[in-house]
Amino acid sequence: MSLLELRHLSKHFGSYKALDNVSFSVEPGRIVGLIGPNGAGKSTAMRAMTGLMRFDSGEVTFDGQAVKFSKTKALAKMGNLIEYPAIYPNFTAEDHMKYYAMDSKDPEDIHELMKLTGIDGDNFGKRKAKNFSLGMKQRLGIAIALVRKPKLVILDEPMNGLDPQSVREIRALIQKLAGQGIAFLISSHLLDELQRLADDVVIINKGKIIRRATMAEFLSEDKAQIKVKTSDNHAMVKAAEAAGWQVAMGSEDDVLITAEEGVNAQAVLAKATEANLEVQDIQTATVNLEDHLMEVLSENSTRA
Ligand SMILES: Nc1ncnc2c1ncn2[C@@H]1O[C@H](COP(=O)(O)OP(=O)(O)OP(=O)(O)O)[C@@H](O)[C@H]1O
Repeated sequence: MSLLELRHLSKHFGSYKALDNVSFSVEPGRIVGLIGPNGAGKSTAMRAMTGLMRFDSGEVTFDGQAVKFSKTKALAKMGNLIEYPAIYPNFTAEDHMKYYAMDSKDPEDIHELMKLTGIDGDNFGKRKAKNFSLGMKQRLGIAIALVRKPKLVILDEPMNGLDPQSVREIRALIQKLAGQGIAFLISSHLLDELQRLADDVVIINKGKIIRRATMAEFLSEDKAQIKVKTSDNHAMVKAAEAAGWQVAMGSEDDVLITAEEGVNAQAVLAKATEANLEVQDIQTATVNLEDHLMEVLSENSTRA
């Protein structure tokens, strides 16, 4: 049984269908990226699945139990940073942890959790939250989300506004916790970051789920490209076409050849030599989540 399961969830705002028959699941210990363009329905789905918002039809189960609309009960077993926990300017990190642990029946050991989330260091110490940087607040928010020993943590844009060092630290923290069996559902527009972090992807567009896959499966749908610059790019295109390869003129004074079986950088070099062309530069471009997402979204809107 999945830890979190959404089945045929629909939600209207007036006549606007913000969620249209949305189904997907999250398994224990998996980091799932919920991705889609602005207004696709990510926050609506997150709010509905945590019981923060009523939905019109469908069902959500979490840890074997139906999730119902209820502001108070919603957060009991899911740690969530959709609606940020209140951070009090005059509280230290430890004050926050004690405060939030108190309204939990079975709190995690506070000091261990502070150590795990890195909010126990000199940087935090006796400092009050009004003096915390954004990264420190984000980290504190994650620690608060964990104080109830959740099996699933839902994070809406957890990396927003963080510097690269903090992004790296939060990523390592999430990976460490996932390694301990905690599942994460993360919505983010920082796709490079999600590509590094997520095990699975769920893609939503205009309220509909258009793809569910592991990150590796999703990326493997996209073929790598070989980018080559030669002494005569037009002649290179002709030679590649003659070989039956998929080829196009690139935007950077280069030629783009789709990699497939038998078509790799070495084969392209050999082909250029055969055509008496001088190769000035050759690179194999790695597959990237953002590019592939764009392709999938554009296919989806052509079909729709
Ligand atoms: N309370 C509301 N009342 C009316 N319309 C709403 C409400 N909340 C969301 N919407 C609409 O529902 C759609 C989905 O919004 P949602 O915030 O879920 O998108 P999102 O994928 O989270 O977008 P973003 O990436 O911009 O955060 C949008 O068109 C939005 O305007």
